[in-house]
Amino acid sequence: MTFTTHFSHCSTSCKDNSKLFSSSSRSSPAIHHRFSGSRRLCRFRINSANGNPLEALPLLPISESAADYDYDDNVETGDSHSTLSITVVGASGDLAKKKIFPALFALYYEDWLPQNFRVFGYARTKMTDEELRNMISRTLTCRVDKREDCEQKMNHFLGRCFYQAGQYSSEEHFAELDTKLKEKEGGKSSNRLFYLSIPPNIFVDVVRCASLRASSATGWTRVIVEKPFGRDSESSAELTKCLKQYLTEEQIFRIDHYLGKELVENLSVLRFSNRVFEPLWSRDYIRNVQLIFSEDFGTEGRGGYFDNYGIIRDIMQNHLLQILTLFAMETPVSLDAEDIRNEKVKVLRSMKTLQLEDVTLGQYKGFSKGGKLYPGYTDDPTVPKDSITPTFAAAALFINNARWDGVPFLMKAGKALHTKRAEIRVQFRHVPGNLYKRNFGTDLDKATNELVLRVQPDEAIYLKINNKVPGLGMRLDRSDLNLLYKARYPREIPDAYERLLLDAIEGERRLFIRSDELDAAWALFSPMLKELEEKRIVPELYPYGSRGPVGAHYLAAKHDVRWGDLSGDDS
Ligand SMILES: NC(=O)C1=CN([C@@H]2O[C@H](COP(=O)(O)OP(=O)(O)OC[C@H]3O[C@@H](n4cnc5c(N)ncnc54)[C@H](OP(=O)(O)O)[C@@H]3O)[C@@H](O)[C@H]2O)C=CC1
Ligand SMILES: O=C1O[C@H](COP(=O)(O)O)[C@@H](O)[C@H](O)[C@H]1O
Repeated sequence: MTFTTHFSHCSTSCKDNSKLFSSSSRSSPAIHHRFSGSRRLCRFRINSANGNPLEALPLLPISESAADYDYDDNVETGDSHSTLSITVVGASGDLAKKKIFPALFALYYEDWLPQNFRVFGYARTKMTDEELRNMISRTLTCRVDKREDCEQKMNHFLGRCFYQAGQYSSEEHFAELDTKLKEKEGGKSSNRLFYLSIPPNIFVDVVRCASLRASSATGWTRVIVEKPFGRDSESSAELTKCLKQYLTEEQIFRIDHYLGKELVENLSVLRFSNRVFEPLWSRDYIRNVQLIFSEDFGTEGRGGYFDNYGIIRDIMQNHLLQILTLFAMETPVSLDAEDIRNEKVKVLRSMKTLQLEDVTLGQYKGFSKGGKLYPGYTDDPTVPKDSITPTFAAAALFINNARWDGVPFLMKAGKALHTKRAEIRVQFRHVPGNLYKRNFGTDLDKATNELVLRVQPDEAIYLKINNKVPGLGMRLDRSDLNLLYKARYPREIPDAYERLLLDAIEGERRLFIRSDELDAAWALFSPMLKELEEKRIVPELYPYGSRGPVGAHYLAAKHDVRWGDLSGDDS
């Protein structure tokens, strides 16, 4: 199997390192508008998402009405010292349309963006500002639980969107972008955020051109980098090295959008603000932890990217591993980004390098149901017919520290399965003794407590307990103590990209991946991935829409585990 080089080698592309992105002016305040009576005040909430204060700027009034803005591509009349320019590089792409522009609009809709913000699209596709607005407008939605001034707000937002076409490796074209940014920034001090929503092979080119030609001279410049961050330890280290020729670590925001999901954010709150859980959070009470991701669709359209990475790199090494570290880390010194990331790194460094015998692989094959044909992975025209890239994997990981010694952390991730779901399952040990053994029957596994954090869909936290069935006699059954978010919090939950974009704007790094964290994550997976590819391990085929290959059951059984999502008594 051959793999394409996935980013340009930096030693050839870093021609001028003298003019790095300006990082002198750090974080502007988190500007969270809130309204007080009829007077619209710009209240600078100087707290970041973790409740910690960020640097403050003076309180500024913002204009009384939205009509104060000139939405015909010009600078608004409201007074403010600084501007925020967000450039989405790769604006014509799938992620930009599907997630980034809608998230920016949602932030604007909820008044989380600063007063003087603008959004710029940059890509090779030729488009006018108006064409970009038309494209974006197709995917914008207002909060279903709010809907106030929806259309007006959409128009206002679209009026703040502009487009610049250009090549990704052309400094000249980035200079043109800079001219456009300056024109719209109207001479004010500017903060600039670049979102690299592009394939990884052009990350370094874009960072080079943007740094040399379009970084802010008067404020901060930050870059959000999308995964994949390399495909193994070496390529990841090389990417980091290249990026750091133009950016400081503080300017790089490596995004893992699972860290922006509500239930993942809640993990630390659940653990560290509830005395009831923390004492149970160890090998003394927990038998195993399961991290499960499944999608009920295949690679559809992304086969070209996916075939070079596979499910382990696409989901396990990042999304599931990030959840694992948050789940398993010790109490951080504080909620500051560095304190949390230090704890996460400690977990990663305490983990046993993944072994091939602790991994099982699958690939989906075509399946026909009810007269409909569901294509197999290799039926995707962008995938080689003889591809052995796994679309499913299960793995057993271990943390060799005092808290977790011997507890299997099982991961399972797959595409084209029977359901779309992401969850964390914590299976507790059996009750010692045999007081109710007769009522449980012989299968004690079925009677253990299980805490489930359902990340998506339908966010929920539920605890499976044994309970007496009401009535005479003594019959036990399994019931759930259930915190169903939509019942308890009847409001729309923000998309992960909203939270992460806001954090990047605020300079809050807690939910972004630090470079040493990335190195440690790759160190766990790289030797196994290398061996897998060298030995050309062939994945077990499973039908599209099924529950995945049986190999996953054998792997779990080897560690005395039963997958909780297949138990049949789920809520
Ligand atoms: N889509 C998703 O659901 C997710 C994507 N990601 C990551 O986000 C990034 C963007 O993803 P996505 O939007 O799907 O990517 P796309 O393939 O849609 O690419 C984005 C844009 O980049 C340009 N482009 C595409 N291929 C090339 C190429 N070979 N050389 C130069 N430019 C190219 C195109 O713009 P133009 O031709 O106009 O220049 C395209 O519109 C990737 O790093 C991806 O891994 C991460 C999580 C989920
Ligand atoms: O990063 C990725 O995530 C998506 C799944 O994200 P979700 O928020 O919809 O659960 C996955 O489809 C994609 O393959 C992967 O690159």
